[in-house]
Amino acid sequence: MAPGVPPVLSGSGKLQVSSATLKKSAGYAKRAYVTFLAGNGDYVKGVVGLAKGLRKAKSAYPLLVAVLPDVPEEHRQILTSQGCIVREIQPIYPPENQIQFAMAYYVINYSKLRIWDFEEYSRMIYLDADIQVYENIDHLFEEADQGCFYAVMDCFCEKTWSHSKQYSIGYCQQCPKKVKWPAEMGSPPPLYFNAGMFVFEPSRLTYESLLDTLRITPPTPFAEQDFLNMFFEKTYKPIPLVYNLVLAMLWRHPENVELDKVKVVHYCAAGSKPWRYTGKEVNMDRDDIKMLVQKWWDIYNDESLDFKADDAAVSEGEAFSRSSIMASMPGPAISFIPAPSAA
Ligand SMILES: O=c1ccn([C@@H]2O[C@H](COP(=O)(O)OP(=O)(O)O)[C@@H](O)[C@H]2O)c(=O)[nH]1
Ligand SMILES: OC[C@H]1O[C@H](O[C@@H]2[C@@H](O)[C@H](O)[C@@H](O)[C@H](O)[C@@H]2O)[C@H](O)[C@@H](O)[C@H]1O
Ligand SMILES: [Mn+2]
Repeated sequence: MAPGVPPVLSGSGKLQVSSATLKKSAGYAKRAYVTFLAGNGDYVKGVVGLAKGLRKAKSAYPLLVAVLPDVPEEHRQILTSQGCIVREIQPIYPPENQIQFAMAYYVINYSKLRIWDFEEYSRMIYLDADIQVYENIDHLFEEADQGCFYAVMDCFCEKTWSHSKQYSIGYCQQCPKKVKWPAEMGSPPPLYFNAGMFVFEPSRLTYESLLDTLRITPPTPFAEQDFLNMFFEKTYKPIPLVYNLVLAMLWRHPENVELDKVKVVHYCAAGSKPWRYTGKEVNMDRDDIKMLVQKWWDIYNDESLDFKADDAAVSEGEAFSRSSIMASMPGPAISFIPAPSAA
C-alpha cells in the first residue's frame, strides 16, 4: 500500500484507491506508447492507424502523441477522438550545419528527443507514425531491464545509406559474414538500430544530457537516428526484427525475415507509406508489400476499431501497469477512481 495513504474501503469491501494517489506513490510503473507528429500533412493518418492498431492488438496502455506546434487543432481533435493523449512539444533543431540529411525533412525528427522529458512515465515504447502494431507487444514493458535501450537493428543496403562506408564496401550488420568488415578499416561499426521503434525510460537527467550533447554534436545524414545510436551505444540491446520490420529487409535480407511471425511493420521504404501508396516506386509492386499495405488500410478503415467511451479504461490516469500494481498491492480486488487527466 502506498505509504501514508489511508485505504478507503467501499461498501462492497473493495479497496478504493484513486489513480492520482497511485501516481504519487513511488514504484508504480506508469507506461504508455508514444509517437511523434509534425506538420499539417498526412502523417496524422499514420497516427490514427497506429491508435486503431494498438486497440485491435488489445494493448493495455494509452498512446501519447507528441505534436509540434504546427499540428493543426483539427488534427489534434481527430487524435483525441481516437483516444490518443495529445501533448504539444517544442521543436528541437540540431546545431547550425551544412549537412545533407538523407531526407531533407529529417531535420524535424530531432524534436522526438522531447519524449525523454515525459518522466511521469517509468517506461515508454516509441513508435513512428508510419508503424503498425499487428500483435500485442505490451510484454516488452515487463521484459525491459532498467537502464537499457531496446530497438531493432537497421539495414545499410538501401540507397539512403550511399553516404556511408558500410554501403561503399557492401557491408551490412544484417549479414556480417557476407562482406566482412576489412581489418584495415579498424573494428566494425557498433550495432546500429532503426529509430522508428524503441523501448526507453524517460528521465529529466537523460533528457538534459541528450540536449547538452546535441548542442556539441555535428549533425549527420540520419539526423536523430544517428545521434541516438551514438548516445545509447553502450546501453543499446538489440531486439528481434519482429518488433520493427524495416520493409527493405524483405528484399535485402529475406533470409532474416519470417513474415508470419512479424508483430510490428515499419512502412519506411520509399513509396511504402500506406496513406500515400501508389505501387509505382521500386519494390512497391511486390506481393508482400501490397499485402502489408492492404493490412494497414483494413485497420485504418475498420470503424469497429474507432475509440468508444467504454475504451476510456485505458486513459492517462489508468496507464499504470496493472500487473505491477496488483503485484505490489496484495489483498482485496482494487477498483480505481481515475483522477482527472493531467494532460
Ligand atoms: O511530415 C512529417 C514527417 C515525419 N513525421 C514524424 O517523424 C517520423 C519519422 O519520419 P519517417 O517515418 O517518414 O522516417 P522514415 O522512418 O521513413 O525514415 C514519422 O514516422 C512521423 O512520426 C511527421 O509527423 N510528419
Ligand atoms: O530521421 C532519420 C530517420 O531514420 C530512420 O529511417 C530510415 C532508416 O531506417 C534507414 O535505414 C532506411 O534505409 C530508411 O529507409 C529509413 O527511412 C527511422 O526509421 C526514422 O524514424 C528516422 O529516425
Ligand atoms: Mn518511420
